Amino acid sequence: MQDLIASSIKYQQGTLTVLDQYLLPHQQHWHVCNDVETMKDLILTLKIRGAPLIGLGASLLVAHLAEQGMSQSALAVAIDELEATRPTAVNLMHCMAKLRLALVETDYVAAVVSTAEQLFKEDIALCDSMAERGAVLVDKGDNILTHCNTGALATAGVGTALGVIHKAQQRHGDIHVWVDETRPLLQGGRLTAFELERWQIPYTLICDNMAASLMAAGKVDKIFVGADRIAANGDFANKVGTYNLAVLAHFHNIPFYVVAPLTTLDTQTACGANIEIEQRSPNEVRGVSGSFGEAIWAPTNAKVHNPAFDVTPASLVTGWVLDSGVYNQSDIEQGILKKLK
Ligand SMILES: CSC[C@@H](O)[C@@H](O)C(=O)COP(=O)(O)O
Repeated sequence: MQDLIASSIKYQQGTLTVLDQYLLPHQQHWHVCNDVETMKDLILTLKIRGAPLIGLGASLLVAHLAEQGMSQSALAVAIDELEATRPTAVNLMHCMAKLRLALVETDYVAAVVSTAEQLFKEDIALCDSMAERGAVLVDKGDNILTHCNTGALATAGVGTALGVIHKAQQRHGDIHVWVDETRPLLQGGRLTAFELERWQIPYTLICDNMAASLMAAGKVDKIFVGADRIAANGDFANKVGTYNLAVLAHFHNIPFYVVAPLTTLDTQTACGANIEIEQRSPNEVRGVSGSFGEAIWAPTNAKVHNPAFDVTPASLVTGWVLDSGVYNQSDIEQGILKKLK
């Protein structure tokens, strides 16, 4: 396989390495990943994360294993196991479905390798298209609120919602970003803050429960978020807390945009209620952990509800920024998403 390099994943001279997003921003540690168990663990512990990147990481590993001589039947098992690691983000399923098709080719090694390479390069191009289309919606001087991490760390390219912000800053300058810290796993506080700092885009970090009063004070002009799965009717799943923002944006009359590539569309799923939501460990809510160690502040056995994602209904979305265009409520009602995939 050819060398493929992104912010948080690299395939170089036959070695796959993954930047540990759990340890960022204070430690930059790259894991070598040569086997399915390691990749499963990296995905389950969110060391590799973000809807597009999970699919690409799993694909590069499968291609690497094919090149190393793994049999077709063992590769099929690997694909199934990797696909089962995170149930909400559909990009992983999209990538694994493409690899399954490649696996039945006579020269399956070449087919699997070229599929993984194409998926990686396609993601870079999709990010560029979303950034171009979304940046048009941003005005000079805008205060933009975002949730979770949707930047270069989460994709092979510049990102989805954060890619739009990056492009808008390059184009107009004078953008300021309100960064939701994104409890429980702090992807905003740890990763989005890190990326905005690296890109020298002015930002202010807030706790998730501070967004409402900022909106009421007129300090949020637009909201851009990513998605892990968009259903046929435009409902979408994204990091838990996104739905709160959509309701608040609706109340305060603030434009609310979701940014995602074609690979995030799931037109087989009719509506958001049918999207499986991943439930995660109670300790993520009982306390916090990271490069700084682990602290549990709740009673050790406190009962916990910890869905990793929530579903935002289409009725609360101002625009769907996809790589192919920006779509509004009327486009969605006319079934545009089904025509795109
Ligand atoms: C390009 S990223 C889109 C989504 O994957 C992102 O918003 C998100 O919710 C990530 O969740 P995570 O659990 O950190 O993988």
